[in-house]
Amino acid sequence: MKPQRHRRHRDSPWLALEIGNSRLHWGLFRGKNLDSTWDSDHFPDSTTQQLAKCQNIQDLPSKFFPPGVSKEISKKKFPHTPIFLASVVPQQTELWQTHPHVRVITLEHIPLLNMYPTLGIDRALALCGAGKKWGFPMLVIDAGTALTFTGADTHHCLVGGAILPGLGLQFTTLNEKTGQLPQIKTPTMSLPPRFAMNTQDAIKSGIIYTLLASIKDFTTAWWQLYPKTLIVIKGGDAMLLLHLLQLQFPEIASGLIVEPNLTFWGIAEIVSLIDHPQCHYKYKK
Ligand SMILES: Nc1ncnc2c1ncn2[C@@H]1O[C@H](COP(=O)(O)OP(=O)(O)O)[C@@H](O)[C@H]1O
Ligand SMILES: CC(C)(COP(=O)(O)O)[C@@H](O)C(=O)NCCC(=O)O
Ligand SMILES: [K+]
Repeated sequence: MKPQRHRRHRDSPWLALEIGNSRLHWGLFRGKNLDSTWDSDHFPDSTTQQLAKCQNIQDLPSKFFPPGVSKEISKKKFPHTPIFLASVVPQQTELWQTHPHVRVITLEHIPLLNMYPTLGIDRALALCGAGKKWGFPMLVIDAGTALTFTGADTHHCLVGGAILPGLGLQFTTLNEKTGQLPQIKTPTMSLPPRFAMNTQDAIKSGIIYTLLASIKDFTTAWWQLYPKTLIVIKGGDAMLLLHLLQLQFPEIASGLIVEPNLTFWGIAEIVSLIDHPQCHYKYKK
């Protein structure tokens, strides 16, 4: 990322864009304040040239923005709005990089120690965002396309984590890789019967009870290392999983906080470090 030529005005608008494996997550900031957030579909490969030709945010297809934001943008309030991008989908990074106002955030910008080179930028940013808000040690659970656990200790040093297929992906994989298992729609807010007597419930039971058990297992292991610390959960399935966890393991659920905007807090932290590079010294290895 090139250093900024002009420091932005304290309250000037900018966009944070997190590209996940299922969808795009947008945050509209004014200065340090997160104004609004929304999700949209991935940009199709066929429209790369369109993206590269965009000189301003208003030139982006309006389908990327919810009506309120679209309206503001169409009033041309946001010329040259920078987009700070964090992506875990390389093809999408390549597309978005062609947009003249996109700045890509990489692990080099992240003020954490001991990171390994292939760590997902979304995991690093969510951990930074959570640590900035609640302090370290911190464990983040991201219930997205994949479900990840990512932890850091008191010294902002990555402890590590784990990656497994997320809730939606587990259902889809069973449907796609077997001859006769149906695709299950998003499960309801109630626990399925444990010992099921039909295929739909058997799939729900298998996936949900093992997912909840793995969350219990990893959080318990974390609390053995770092007793009484906060664990924060985010991602498209966070609310559902936390609700089911409350039913199944209330003592575990009570130690978890849901915060959908963790990655945006992380991006805001990086943007402020870029604006005030002198602050960065305290994070240097
Ligand atoms: N409107 C939605 N569109 C897509 N996925 C959704 C939606 N609401 C909830 N989900 C769940 O969120 C999961 C994806 O989480 P998300 O955090 O958006 O993923 P990613 O950051 O990997 O793109 C899906 O597997 C699905 O189960
Ligand atoms: C684990 C992930 C696929 C999660 O992505 P997501 O499900 O949120 O779209 C992503 O963080 C990633 O590609 N990580 C690289 C490998 C690693 O973190 O070790
Ligand atoms: K993610």
